Amino acid sequence: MTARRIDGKAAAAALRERVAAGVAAFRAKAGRAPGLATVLVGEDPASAVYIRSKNRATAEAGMESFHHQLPDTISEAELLDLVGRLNADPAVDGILVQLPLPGHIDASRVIETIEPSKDVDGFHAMNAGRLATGLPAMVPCTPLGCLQMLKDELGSLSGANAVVIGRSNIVGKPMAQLLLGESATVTIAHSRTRDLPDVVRRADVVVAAVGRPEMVRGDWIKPGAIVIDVGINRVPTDDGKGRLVGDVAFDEAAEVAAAITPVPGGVGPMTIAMLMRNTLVAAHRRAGLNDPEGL
Ligand SMILES: NC(=O)C1=CN([C@@H]2O[C@H](COP(=O)(O)OP(=O)(O)OC[C@H]3O[C@@H](n4cnc5c(N)ncnc54)[C@H](OP(=O)(O)O)[C@@H]3O)[C@@H](O)[C@H]2O)C=CC1
Ligand SMILES: Nc1nc(=O)c2c([nH]1)NC[C@@H]1CN(c3ccc(C(=O)N[C@@H](CCC(=O)O)C(=O)O)cc3)C=[N+]21
Repeated sequence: MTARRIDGKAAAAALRERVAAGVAAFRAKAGRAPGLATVLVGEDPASAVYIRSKNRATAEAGMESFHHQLPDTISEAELLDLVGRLNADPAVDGILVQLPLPGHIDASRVIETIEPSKDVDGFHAMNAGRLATGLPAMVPCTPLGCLQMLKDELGSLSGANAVVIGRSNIVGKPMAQLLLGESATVTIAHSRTRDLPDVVRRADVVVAAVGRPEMVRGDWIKPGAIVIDVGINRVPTDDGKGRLVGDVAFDEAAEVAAAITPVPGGVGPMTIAMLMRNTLVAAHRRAGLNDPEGL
């Protein structure tokens, strides 16, 4: 391996410390703690793990967490009603409804019901539009974490050729917007892209957000590129426990790239740290305070 291994866990721990300091300052000014409400519908074990680590991180940062666990038989109307109550609750600065939702619930209706100022996931159309037009927005946590790691590696992204693989509303599209905002030359690839390996070979920066285990091979990577692997894929192992792999064949890519994020220990921990950051930012904006600095 010649590439630097980008330590997402360490970057996340450092960010969470800065957030905790910001929380202490907010409490002194506002006389209350920032609050994050999480909503989990059903009992998907992977979702339950993420929600638990989010709630642990919230407490460690000195924020309040309010968790709502709902059965997967809940109706859409009941879920919308809960979101409405969280919107109205002054102790709640951030609302996160864990995705995916069961098939009988229209996720986009739920997302559009969240008060945009409390939308710490940055999924509401108001926030997506504000990001796209360069207005202050709540920005999705995963792309924000990826951007932070890229800036830590490269300093400036101006003029860099960036290829984002994946065009979802929660990762690919906002990632592309953030890169464009940093003046990168951005290509968004997806399942209909022709000659994907060739497209990726031109990239100084690759962000893979596909959901296909180890799809991106080492010989797709331009020597010296920076590779950010968003994919979280559980693959079977002989002992039956399974293991997590990304969307990039790590060992191959690490022979060619200048730097690469591992899975686990890369983008995932940064996503959670950025959720803490977004909750603190939402609390400031809702309290009429200037955004916290140095985050
Ligand atoms: N680390 C973290 O914090 C997070 C990790 N993830 C992980 O990131 C990955 C992507 O998540 P998400 O964006 O929600 O996934 P989606 O399934 O919503 O989107 C996947 C995207 O990949 C594209 N795609 C699928 N197959 C191919 C292919 N063969 N070649 C090129 N593009 C392809 C799809 O194209 P098309 O639009 O044409 O169908 C789509 O745009 C998943 O592994 C997920 O688990 C997600 C969120 C947070
Ligand atoms: N409303 C909503 N917002 C989200 O941000 C959201 C969501 N729904 N649904 C699911 C995806 C996925 N996601 C992850 C967060 C952390 C890790 C993470 O910390 N992963 C660890 C490993 C964890 C493990 O071992 O399973 C790591 O990569 O090191 C992974 C994935 C947030 N998501």
